[in-house]
Amino acid sequence: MSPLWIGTSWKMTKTLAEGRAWAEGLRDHLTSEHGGQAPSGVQPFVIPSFTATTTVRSILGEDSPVLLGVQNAHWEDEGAWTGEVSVPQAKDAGAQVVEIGHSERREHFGETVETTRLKVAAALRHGLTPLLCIGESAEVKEAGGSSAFILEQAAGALEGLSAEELSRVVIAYEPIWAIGEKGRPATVEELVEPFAALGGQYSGKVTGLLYGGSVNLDNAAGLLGIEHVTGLFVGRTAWKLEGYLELLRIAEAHAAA
Ligand SMILES: O=C[C@H](O)COP(=O)(O)O
Repeated sequence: MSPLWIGTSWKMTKTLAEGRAWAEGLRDHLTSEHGGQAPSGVQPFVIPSFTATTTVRSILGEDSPVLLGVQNAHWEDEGAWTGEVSVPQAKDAGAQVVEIGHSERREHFGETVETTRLKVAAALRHGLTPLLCIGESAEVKEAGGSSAFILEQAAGALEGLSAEELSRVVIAYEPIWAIGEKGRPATVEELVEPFAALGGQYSGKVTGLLYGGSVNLDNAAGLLGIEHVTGLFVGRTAWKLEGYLELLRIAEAHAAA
């Protein structure tokens, strides 16, 4: 069985000192509890803000079992794109994963299906794992269109990929209504149908199908039990290291069951 991907984006949080403490704590935990390896059956990943990328890489070390990501990257390799960071630059800073299309970027920064497609292609071109985020609004959900909406978002971003390229993609389904302080945790029942739709299309063809949105220590095990879910993408609960370590324990237990 493929490992369960358990990771966090720090979004726009943490000073360097706070990020350093989190990363050192994770490194030390893996060293003392797992001999420097990942917990059995688990693929940990962390996506700090850009400013902390090289710091986290240097704390974790080059051979860390924890994958390191960035929260966005431009589709061009270089050029006059003030304020942007390219995939080669992210790679140079030690990143292995590029988060693409988070709903916060779609809502506030003009991310579109077209830009997600370009960014997925750029990540793949440079050997990084695209972590494609998709998810519908409360309005779309209330109208009964969740599955069709997320399949369309995914298809648009993944259009034209070969089977080999698709196999290097991770998809995170994050319904907008479940994300962040204003979100409410999704129930397992609400997620069965969207994951059946995603699984029907992508199960076995991509590296992983993750769930994200108000994941906490009480609902994580149940979410991992949903058919086709192969990991969790977590915000607030994992920003405190103890929360993240507990999620790793929950995933390890789930993988062993
Ligand atoms: O990137 C993570 C997701 O947006 C989920 O955030 P959250 O766990 O704080 O709801």
